Amino acid sequence: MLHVSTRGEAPALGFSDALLTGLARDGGLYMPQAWPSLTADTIKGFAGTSYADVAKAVLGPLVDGDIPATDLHRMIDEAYASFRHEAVCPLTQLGDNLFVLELFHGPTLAFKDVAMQLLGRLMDHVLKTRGARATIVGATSGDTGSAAVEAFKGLDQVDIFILYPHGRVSDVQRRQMTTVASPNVHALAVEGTFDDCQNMVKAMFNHARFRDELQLSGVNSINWARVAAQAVYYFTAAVSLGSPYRPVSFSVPTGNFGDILAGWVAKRMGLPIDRLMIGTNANDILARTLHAGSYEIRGVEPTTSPSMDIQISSNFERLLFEAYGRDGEAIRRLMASLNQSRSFMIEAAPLARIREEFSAEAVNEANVADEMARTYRASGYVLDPHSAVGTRAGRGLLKDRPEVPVVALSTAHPAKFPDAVERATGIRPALPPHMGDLMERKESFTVLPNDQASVERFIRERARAVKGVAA
Ligand SMILES: Cc1ncc(COP(=O)(O)O)c(C=O)c1O
Ligand SMILES: N[C@@H](CCOP(=O)(O)O)C(=O)O
Repeated sequence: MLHVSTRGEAPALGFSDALLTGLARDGGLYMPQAWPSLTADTIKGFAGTSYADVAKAVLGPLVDGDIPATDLHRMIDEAYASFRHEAVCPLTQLGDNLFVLELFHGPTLAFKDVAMQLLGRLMDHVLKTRGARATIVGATSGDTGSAAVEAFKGLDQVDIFILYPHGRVSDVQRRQMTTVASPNVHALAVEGTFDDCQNMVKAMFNHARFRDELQLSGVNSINWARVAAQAVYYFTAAVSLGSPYRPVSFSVPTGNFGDILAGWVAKRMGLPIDRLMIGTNANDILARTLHAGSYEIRGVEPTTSPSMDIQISSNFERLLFEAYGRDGEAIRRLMASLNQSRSFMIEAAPLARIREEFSAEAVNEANVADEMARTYRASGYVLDPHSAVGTRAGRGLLKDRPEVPVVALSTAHPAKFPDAVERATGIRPALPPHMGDLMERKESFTVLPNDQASVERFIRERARAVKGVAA
């Protein structure tokens, strides 16, 4: 299976090459050339099967033999053995037809672990097989960075540089990135927003000389393998609720659009999903876009769900590519308009296609707090603020179609955001025992200005992949 770029001008690549490449050379994002389809019988057979076995069945046709099945299966088994819950991503009922899919039982307590635990193993495997090295650069609003540091720490083939917005992530998130004493891990606190960090990472990929010198690779959801691995839990959740014979909707707290896109991929592969609800916090660019058809960047507002404080929602480009009938030239036009005027208009036909499958709702800060408080009062269940965006938006879906079960994705453990949770519920959630001493561990990070050249200079000086290459 080849993978094509959303901007239509980069070479098509197999799975392993797309995995190492990250951002396509034309600035676009890789997608499989065609969607493999799982039959209703295959999906039905997932009932009662382990998470790892469902992952093998879903990812097998996407990897399509590019990594030998025995290696892929071993890595999947190892990745999901690192989770603290036997079901890996368990489902809990919160109310009539409202369910919570807990995605935070991995090592860093956020949904990013589900893909990252596998991605780390896949990249290490492909690099070792090729005798190659990589310099990973990533942007984070808190969770991708922690999960990536955990998955890549100590690997010989890789140096990892994580850019996060200085002062805009929670203490737990920051400490998960800054207290890992491993020589290949570098936490960079950039004086800017998450969008600045993400723009810088993309600019590094678009800087051909830097990219080639350092053998850059990416672990953000620009990396197709991240999205592919996240599609698996849509299958496990829907099957527990009666799929493929019963449609299920999903409500997803959304920022960079990777997680909800994974649901859309599951649907393309044959899972009968009814609606996909985009839940945003007060940074509501996607909700505005779905309602008005115009994608307009405004300033980022800090909220209690900082991991979703995003305006430039990277993976939306993948959905636009499909909605525009895989027309790379149309996507280049939209992205050029975004660069020039910080906005673009979606034409009527592609917008209608998007609205056929997606709904969107913005949840303001008062309602996030109310959702955490009301859920705790009604059921004793403690949500983190990101997950509260998901359940609140999910309740909106149920009002329209109460007969269709709604699964709200719970993307982080409440202990990652203890202050907001305590303010809303009076409960201060404790970190699990393996992280009990996190607040006492010694931190190490570098503060850098919001400036491309300074960040590139820092990375070039520290990366081992560049050693021996003429500057
Ligand atoms: C806890 C949490 N919830 C939700 C999101 C939003 O997910 P996505 O960026 O895939 O839309 C993020 C960040 O990615 C996150 O860290
Ligand atoms: N919320 C994310 C932002 C980056 O998203 P990604 O899925 O593209 O890696 C984070 O926690 O860093």
